[in-house]
Amino acid sequence: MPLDIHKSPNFKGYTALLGENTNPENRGDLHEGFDLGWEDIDCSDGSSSRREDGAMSGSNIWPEGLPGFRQACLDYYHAAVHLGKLLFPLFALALNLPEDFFEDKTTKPAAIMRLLYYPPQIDTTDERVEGIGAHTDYECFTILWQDDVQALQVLNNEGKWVDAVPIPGTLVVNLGDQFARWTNDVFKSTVHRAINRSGVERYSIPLFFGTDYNVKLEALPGCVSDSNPAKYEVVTAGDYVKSRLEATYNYTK
Ligand SMILES: O=C(O)CCC(=O)C(=O)O
Ligand SMILES: [Fe+2]
Repeated sequence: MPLDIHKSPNFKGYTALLGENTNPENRGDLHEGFDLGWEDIDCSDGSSSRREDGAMSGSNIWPEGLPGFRQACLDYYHAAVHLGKLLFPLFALALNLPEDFFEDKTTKPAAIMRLLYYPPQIDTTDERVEGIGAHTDYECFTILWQDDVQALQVLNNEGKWVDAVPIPGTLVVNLGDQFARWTNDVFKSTVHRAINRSGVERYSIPLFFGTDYNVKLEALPGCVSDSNPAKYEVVTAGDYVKSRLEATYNYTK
């Protein structure tokens, strides 16, 4: 299939059932997905969507014969990116940094959005097949819209899975690995998974909001000390996201 995400150099397009494996201990994720990244709304041929993003350069790919699909996706994408930009100053203040600290590091939002479909998973015999296996997200934070079907769970500090119950009119925000690396784990990534045992189909739309891909994820000054030295090797945001995506999709190639 031409839209197959495995054929895309920058991980855009369609993922079939079991076409990705988020938790290496599992056997593939029981969801279908469609991934897209930044694209100006008013460029119908996709030409201005091409951005020089180093490791993740490249444009979106769109299915033919679905009028209104691209517009609807990009309308939501840009609204969610707008919300994400409003959240960065709050994270900066929480880290005792100037409110605009992240502004020059998020000039071309490196946000990936996914449209996800989870079929009902009732009588599964293999416990290593889940809607999406336990994982942390790769970017700074994730803004997740979910429909009213319960499936998402987060791992709490005691190691227990807790339902992230859908609340109408709300979004879930999870912290991801770019922030964990940048803050030397002062902000911890949320471990989560989704298993749809509801008996009906479930849809969700995460938007993973990362920094510009050329930004170096280097422990912030206030987050390292003699007793808490830097834990992570310095890497650019783009290289980091790409390496995680490669691991996820190579498994199912
Ligand atoms: O569908 C969900 O609720 C979670 C999706 C997710 O964790 C992901 O795509 O990284
Ligand atoms: Fe996730």
